[in-house]
Amino acid sequence: MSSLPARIASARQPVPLQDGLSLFPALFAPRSALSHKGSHGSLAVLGGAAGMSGAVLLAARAALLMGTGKVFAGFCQTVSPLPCDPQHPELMLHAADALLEAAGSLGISAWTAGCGLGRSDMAERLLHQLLGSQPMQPIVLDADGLRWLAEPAHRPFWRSCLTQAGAPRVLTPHPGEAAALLDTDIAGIQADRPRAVMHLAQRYDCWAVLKGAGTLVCAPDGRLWQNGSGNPGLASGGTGDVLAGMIGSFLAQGVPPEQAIPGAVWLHGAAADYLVAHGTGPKGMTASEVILAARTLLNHPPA
Ligand SMILES: NC(=O)C1=CN([C@@H]2O[C@H](COP(=O)(O)OP(=O)(O)OC[C@H]3O[C@@H](n4cnc5c(N)ncnc54)[C@H](O)[C@@H]3O)[C@@H](O)[C@H]2O)[C@@H](O)CC1
Ligand SMILES: Nc1ncnc2c1ncn2[C@@H]1O[C@H](COP(=O)(O)OP(=O)(O)O)[C@@H](O)[C@H]1O
Repeated sequence: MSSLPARIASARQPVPLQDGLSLFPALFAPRSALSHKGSHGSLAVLGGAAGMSGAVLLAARAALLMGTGKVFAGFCQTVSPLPCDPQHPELMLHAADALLEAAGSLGISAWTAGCGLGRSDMAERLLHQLLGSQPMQPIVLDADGLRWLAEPAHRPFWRSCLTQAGAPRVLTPHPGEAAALLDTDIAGIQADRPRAVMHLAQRYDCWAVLKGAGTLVCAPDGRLWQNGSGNPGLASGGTGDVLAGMIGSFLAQGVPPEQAIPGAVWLHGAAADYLVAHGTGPKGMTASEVILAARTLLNHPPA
């Protein structure tokens, strides 16, 4: 990794994320009695190539259960693989092309993109279309979306889309994806995680969430948080898709980024801790169970 600029290198010690209820009041604020579905935002989730449709469903279900007013899912396939989600028919499922085409009329207030997106030409085109159109809504970029961003041939254009954006952009890499984005290897990332996450935030001028035990969050201005919740029960496929949906949900609902992003990270880990405390996992804990526990805590936060 190249050297860090002064404003990043001089960043303070990470703020520990322990007591989510006091740190993230915006997440736990009661709803107005007069609220309606239009009061709680609309999230569009883009990803889900054939064989990974579940990644989009997990992110979209997580967003729904975090309270998003409306949730759309766009699959990177020629038609939606399902007419509706049998577990959550509340979700609106589309082929990604159709969703992007209709986006202007759907009132979308945030995007989560990349979960199971895949590496096809269609995936590349969809991401190009989304980032290149410079939407004025926040975008959370996860999983294969990050792999595309890391491609040397694409990086300059997409990086310019991020750095010139007028709304929050959030990258949520695990160490493998962070290594690709920073031209290093996983060992290089893990050797100095605070430095790596700050570097990501600086290089891409965005919010960066470096996942893994003790997830780190860095704001574009260098503010740093370290998560104190979570456990190895989260080490199973799909939990990252859930986190991407949760962050997208809170941003779609208009929660400020400094509450929405570290707040979602804390709540995601706290949900896993809640499951273990109640006899579910760590072994065999599923991403779907994490969503349900997160909803319980969102409505009944630990005192
Ligand atoms: N139900 C579904 O449809 C699922 C789809 N998924 C999607 O599948 C796509 C590819 O995921 P893959 O798991 O194949 O590939 P990844 O790029 O997620 O992981 C590849 C490798 O990165 C390394 N790595 C990941 N996390 C690490 C950590 N915390 N510390 C150290 N090394 C780490 C590991 O060596 C891992 O095998 C993504 O788009 C993802 O969204 C997955 O989320 C799993 C569930
Ligand atoms: N040992 C662990 N302790 C705490 N959190 C973990 C642990 N292992 C994984 N996680 C969390 O689980 C999630 C895994 O995300 P990711 O690697 O993207 O998985 P996937 O792509 O399968 O969804 C991240 O939020 C990560 O921080």
